[in-house]
Amino acid sequence: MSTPYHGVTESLSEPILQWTDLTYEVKTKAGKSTEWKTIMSKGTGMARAGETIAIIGSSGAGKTTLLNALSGRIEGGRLSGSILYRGAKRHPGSFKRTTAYVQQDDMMHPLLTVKETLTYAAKLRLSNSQYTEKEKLERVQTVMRQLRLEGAKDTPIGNAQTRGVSGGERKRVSVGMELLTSPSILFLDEPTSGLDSNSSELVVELVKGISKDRGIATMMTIHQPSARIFNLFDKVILLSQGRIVYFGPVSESIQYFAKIGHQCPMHENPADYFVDLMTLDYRSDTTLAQSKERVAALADTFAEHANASSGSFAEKQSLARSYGEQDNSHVVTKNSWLYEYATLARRDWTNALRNTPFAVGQIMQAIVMGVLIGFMYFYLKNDSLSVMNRMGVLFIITVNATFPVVMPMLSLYVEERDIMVRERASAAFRISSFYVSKATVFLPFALISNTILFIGIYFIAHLTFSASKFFIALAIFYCINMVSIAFTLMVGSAVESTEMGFMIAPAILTIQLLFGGLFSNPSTITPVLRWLRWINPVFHTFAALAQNELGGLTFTCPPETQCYATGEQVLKSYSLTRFNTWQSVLFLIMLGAVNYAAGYAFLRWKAKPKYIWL
Ligand SMILES: Nc1ncnc2c1ncn2[C@@H]1O[C@H](COP(=O)(O)OP(=O)(O)OP(=O)(O)O)[C@@H](O)[C@H]1O
Repeated sequence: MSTPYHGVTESLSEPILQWTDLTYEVKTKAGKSTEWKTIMSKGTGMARAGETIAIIGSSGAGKTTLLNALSGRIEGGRLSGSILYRGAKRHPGSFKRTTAYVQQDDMMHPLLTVKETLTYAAKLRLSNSQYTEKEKLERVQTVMRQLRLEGAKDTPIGNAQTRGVSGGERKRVSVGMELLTSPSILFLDEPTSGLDSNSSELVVELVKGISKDRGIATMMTIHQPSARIFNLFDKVILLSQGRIVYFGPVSESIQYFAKIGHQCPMHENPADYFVDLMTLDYRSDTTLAQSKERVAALADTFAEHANASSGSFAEKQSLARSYGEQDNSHVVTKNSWLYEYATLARRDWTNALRNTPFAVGQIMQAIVMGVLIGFMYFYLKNDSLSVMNRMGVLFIITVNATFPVVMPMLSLYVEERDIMVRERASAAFRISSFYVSKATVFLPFALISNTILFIGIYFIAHLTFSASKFFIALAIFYCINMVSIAFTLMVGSAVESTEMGFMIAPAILTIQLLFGGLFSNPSTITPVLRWLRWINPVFHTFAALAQNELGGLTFTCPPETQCYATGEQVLKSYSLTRFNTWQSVLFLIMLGAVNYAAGYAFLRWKAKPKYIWL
C-alpha cells in the first residue's frame, strides 16, 4: 500500500519525525545596523521508520542547519515552524535519549581499542535495569558484527600521534557507539567526509542496512555522493540557499527533474548534476543573477508541486498521529552514580596508564628533579649559611607541586572534557561522576611521582630528620598537590581550549609564586596587594613548610658575625608567622575545595546545552 506525499509514492511505515515550515534566521551585521538573515526557509518533510534520507546540497546550502534543527542542536538565532516526534511535541530529555547523533569529527579516546570504546559506551549508555553486563557485551558483539569491526576490535582508535584504526573503521565505531542503544532516529553529519569512495560506500551501506533492519529513521548530510552511494539512499532532500528543491525517493528524482525541464544526461552522476543545478555561479554578475533565478524557480516549483500533490500538512500530521505514539516519555533509567563513577574511573585509569609519555614522563621528571634539587642543596648543616638554602629548597619543593602538576594534566583534561561534552549530548552519564573520576585519577598520579621527588629532595638535602617533621611536611606537600589538581580542573573547565589554558594557568601560577613569600617579604608588600597571600596556595605551603622545618632549629653562628640563631628568628624576619602551620593547611584545604567547586560549576555551565527547541 502506498500514499502520495510530496508528489512521490512511499510505503506506509511509521512516521517518526515531521517538520513543517522550518525557518532559521541569524542576526548579521550590515554596516552599523543588524539584520536577520534567513539560513533555512520553510522546510517541510517527514522521516519514517527504516528509511535512510540524504540531505544534499552545495557548501553553505543549509544541510547542517537542517540536520541540527531536526536533531535539536541549533544554537543561537531564531528557529520557527514545528517539529513533531512520533506525532507530538518533542521533549528534550527523552528526544535526546531515544535519538542519536554522529558528529562529523569523531572524538573518542585514542588509546582505547575498538572493543573497549564500544564496551565503555555500552556500560555507560545502557541502563542496568534493562540490561545485564552480559547482555551489554552481547550488544557490543552484535554492533561490531553488523558494522564489520570484528577484524579491528583490538586495534586502538588512535589519533595524530598514535597509529590506530582506518578512517572508515573510526567512523563505523562512532556510528556503533550510537547504535548500542536503540535509537529511533539516527542523525549523521557528513559521515563520509575524508573517506575514500569504498569506505564511504561501506559506511552508507551498513548504516542503511541496520536502519532498515531495526526500523530506524536515518538522516545524513552528505557532500556530492558518488552515483553508487546516491542510489543507496531511500530518499533525498536537495537543498539550495536554505530552500528545499526536491524531497522524495531517489528513484523518482531524475524523473522529477526531467519533468520540470532538467534532464540528467545519461552517464552523469545524478547527484553531481543536481548539485550543479543548485549551485550559484559567482563567475560574473550575470551568471550569479541567472543562477539565483534558476535556484529560486526550482524551489518555487517544488513547493507548488508538493502542495498540489500531497494535500495540507494538517492531514499528514493527523495521519502521522494515527501511527505514532502519543506520548514521548520513553523513560530510560539512569545508572547509579557509583556505577557511572566506577566505569569512568576504570576508563580513566586505563587511559592514563596507556599514555606512556604522560605516565613515564611524570615518574622520570620526579626522579631527575628529586636528585638534581637534592644535590643542589646537598647535606644542609645547621649553620647560618644553611638558612638561605633551607628557604630555597622549601620554596622549590612548593614550586614542584604547581607547574609540573598543572601543565601536563591541563591538556589531558581539556581533551577529555571535550569528549565528555560530546558523550553528554546523548545523556550518557552525569557530569559529577565524570568530574570526580578525573579528580580521583589525576590525584594519585601527581602524588606517586611527587612523593618520589619529595623523598629524594628531603633526604639528599638533609632536611630535619625527624619522623614527625617529615610526615607533616609530606602532608603539607600533598595538600598543595591537591590544590594544584583542583586548580587544573577549574582552569580546564573554564577555558575554551588547551591553548587558552596554557596562557591563563601559567599567568596565575606565576603570580602565586611572586607573592609566595620568598621573592618579597609579605610585610613590605603594598596593602593593596598584601591580601593576595590569603588566597595564595604557594604562600600557605611555603609558610607551613618553613614553620615545620625551622621551628625549634638552632644555628651555629661564626664568632663575631651577626646571624640567625634560631629558626623562629628566620620565620619572623621572613614574615611567615601570620598563620601557624595548621591554619595554613586549613587554608590549603579550603582553597582546594573552592577550586574543585568552581571547576565543577564551570563544567556544568560548559556542558549545559544551549540549544533552541521547537
Ligand atoms: N550562526 C550563523 N551566523 C551566520 N551565518 C550562519 C550561521 N549559521 C550558519 N550560517 C550560514 O548559513 C549557511 C548554511 O550553513 P550550513 O552549515 O548549514 O551549510 P552546509 O550546507 O552544511 O555547508 P557545508 O557543506 O559547507 O558544511 C552558510 O552560508 C553559513 O555561513
